[in-house]
Amino acid sequence: MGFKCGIVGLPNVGKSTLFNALTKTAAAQAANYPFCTIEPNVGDVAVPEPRLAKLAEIAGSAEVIPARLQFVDIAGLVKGASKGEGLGNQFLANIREVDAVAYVLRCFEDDDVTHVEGRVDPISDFETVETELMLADLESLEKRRVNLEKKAKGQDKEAKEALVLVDLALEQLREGNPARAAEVPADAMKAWRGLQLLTAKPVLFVSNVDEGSAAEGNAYSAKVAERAKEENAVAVAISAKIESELATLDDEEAAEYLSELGLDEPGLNRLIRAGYDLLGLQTYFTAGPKEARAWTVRRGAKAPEAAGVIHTDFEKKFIRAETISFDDYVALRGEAGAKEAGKQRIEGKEYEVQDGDVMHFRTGA
Ligand SMILES: Nc1ncnc2c1ncn2[C@@H]1O[C@H](COP(=O)(O)OP(=O)(O)OP(=O)(O)O)[C@@H](O)[C@H]1O
Ligand SMILES: [Mg+2]
Repeated sequence: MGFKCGIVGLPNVGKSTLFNALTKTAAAQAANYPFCTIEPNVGDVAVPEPRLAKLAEIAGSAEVIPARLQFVDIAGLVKGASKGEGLGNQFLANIREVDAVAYVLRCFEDDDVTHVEGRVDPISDFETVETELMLADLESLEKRRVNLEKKAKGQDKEAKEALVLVDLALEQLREGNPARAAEVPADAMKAWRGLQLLTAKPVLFVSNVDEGSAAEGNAYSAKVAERAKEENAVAVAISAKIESELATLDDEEAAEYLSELGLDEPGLNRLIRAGYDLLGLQTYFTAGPKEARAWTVRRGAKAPEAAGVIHTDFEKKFIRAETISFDDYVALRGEAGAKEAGKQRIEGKEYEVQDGDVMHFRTGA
């Protein structure tokens, strides 16, 4: 299952630096000039999950396997991108393929690092980037609308339904709002996602602050947080520069550096968790002597769908799930204790998986 979070922003704001820190590699070239990145970099990131170590300790697991999330480092875009400026439309296609967007906003001052607009203003940067995405959505919808309208005049029911959604999006875009501002009926969500609009994707704000502001943020990141709040989005303040240094240290050195900085954990952990939430994901566990493992499933998924994450066959062959909540598992020191206390539940096909469930699936032939 590939859940992808795209890293989007103006050129030279620290996207690749952040990506390298996230993936603990130097896979993406990060350098002090605009349009350093052209081809997107895709990287796999372990989702930090403190509960997993606890489970492994109780189950005596030989191996610990975290859930994973993909981040995509995308080329920077500038004003006019929707009309082909900079790298233009090429990168828009890269954004179309991700499930959620993390806007990286420059919140650090440094005369040595070029800003394409020659000043530091994260809110204006955000608006520049989002405006380009809105223009691209507008253009693609207006083109599609002509076709749909013709089809909808006949008896094409699907075209009629699509037209309603297209108009819903156009109404927002023409008012200068992103498509995600539209109120879409729950039963139309699938078709809505099918429109693949750039500004309909859930967003997250990443304030890239100077090294001295890694713990508390700064005046710029405070403005970003305010803006994020206006749209019920999450903002994470992080110093990509520090995170990239942390990523090269071993655990002990990193812990020391973190305490010097006044941080409890790398900022990346907050970012990864925010991305995970943004994508509407939750975690369930399997735990045994061989391994303790975190699995990712959509919030609201039923037990057979969760089983299908382990093995596609399991979804069809699902019989039942034996489930212990994480808290019970820990309090009763594992499966045997939970069973004895009557805390292991037998759940059927309609069971909605809860975050932190420790599960066994029984499947048929
Ligand atoms: N928090 C920070 N403080 C100071 N300098 C930073 C910070 N984050 C990134 N930089 C510097 O900014 C420059 C640009 O970084 P990077 O290459 O990651 O940008 P980018 O957004 O990927 O650019 P492009 O769109 O051109 O690919 C690098 O020199 C990097 O070291
Ligand atoms: Mg880059």
